[in-house]
Amino acid sequence: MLLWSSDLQGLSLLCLFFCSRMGLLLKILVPFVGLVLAFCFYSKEDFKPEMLKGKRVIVTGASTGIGEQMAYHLARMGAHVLITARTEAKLQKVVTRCLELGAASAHYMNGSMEDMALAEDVVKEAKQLWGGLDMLILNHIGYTYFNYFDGDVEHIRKLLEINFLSYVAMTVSALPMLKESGGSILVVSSTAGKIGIPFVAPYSATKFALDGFFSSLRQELIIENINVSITLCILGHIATETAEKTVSHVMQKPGAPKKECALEIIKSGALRKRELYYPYTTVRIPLLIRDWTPEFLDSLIRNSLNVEKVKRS
Ligand SMILES: NC(=O)C1=CN([C@@H]2O[C@H](COP(=O)(O)OP(=O)(O)OC[C@H]3O[C@@H](n4cnc5c(N)ncnc54)[C@H](OP(=O)(O)O)[C@@H]3O)[C@@H](O)[C@H]2O)C=CC1
Ligand SMILES: CC(C)CCC[C@@H](C)[C@H]1CC[C@H]2[C@@H]3C(=O)C=C4C[C@@H](O)CC[C@]4(C)[C@H]3CC[C@]12C
Repeated sequence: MLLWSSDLQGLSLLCLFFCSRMGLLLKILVPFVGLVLAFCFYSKEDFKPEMLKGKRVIVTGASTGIGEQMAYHLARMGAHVLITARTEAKLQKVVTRCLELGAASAHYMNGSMEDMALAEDVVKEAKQLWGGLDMLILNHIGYTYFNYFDGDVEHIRKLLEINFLSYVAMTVSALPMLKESGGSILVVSSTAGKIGIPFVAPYSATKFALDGFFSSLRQELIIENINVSITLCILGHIATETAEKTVSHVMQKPGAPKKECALEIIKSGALRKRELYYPYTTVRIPLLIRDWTPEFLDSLIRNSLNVEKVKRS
């Protein structure tokens, strides 16, 4: 509450200051805003599906959900795809469909991302298949419950390995090829990787870790003039099979479509954006509120979930 009132005080002082200088404000700010808007409008590069034609792309966690949809979009755009997950039968089906949809080539590698050797082997396979790599899409996650934290530290360790360490291991192995091609890394994260959401403490920890690591690495790549982009994708609730099974009973609205979500992720990577927010308003607005009045956002989130439907163990 204290923080909240000091934020409001600051905001009112700022308003008073600007009002007292309204004349000056109109003369300077209006042309400035005009210039910024014109710059944003004209400098915005449009996405074209041809951007992905012939590109060599790894998609992890692509046997189902958003990853599977990304593989299909890439296939339609004529990319080479190498997909991963644990379930071989599902991967085989996705590869067959990718070839039908027009992929330049489609391959899979199955195994669990608990094993860092697999993470590295997937990248080696791309080198062997294509001699290089243009895009690395890090999307897989291990099993996530939606409930009060049960005190299981081992679960957090395992989830950190799957959701975080394997992402780092793949990035380390892929960087030499990505530097050569001027490629991109796409990291799929979540609102729960930016804001404290109840009932997903272990998962949330792994997604916050991704933000810390990849936002720091992005800065280093820019300082060193290395032409590899990193896009952090902040997603809200998406209607995948797993998400519907896990949270449909506590959510007041249905999730956003996975096919559209998958396309937005690919576009943001191709356009080398810093971050993607999807669906835009349901993710971006809470992030803006978080920075001004975090307590208010916390209470909004608690009220937006049917918490009485979450069973205490
Ligand atoms: N759905 C949602 O509401 C939201 C999702 N996201 C993010 O989007 C991404 C995709 O989510 P979504 O499509 O819902 O996930 P799904 O549960 O549909 O898919 C997860 C994928 O990861 C694979 N996987 C699971 N465990 C492992 C493992 N140990 N090693 C390797 N692969 C594994 C699964 O295949 P298999 O079981 O065969 O291994 C599957 O292909 C995730 O990063 C998630 O955090 C973010 C916000 C919201
Ligand atoms: C401003 C607020 C109203 C926003 C609240 C949105 C919350 C409830 C949304 C935002 C991100 C969502 C989770 C997510 O990222 C990924 C998964 C993995 C999946 O396997 C099971 C579902 C789960 C846990 C989602 C559950 C619902 C979450 C917490």
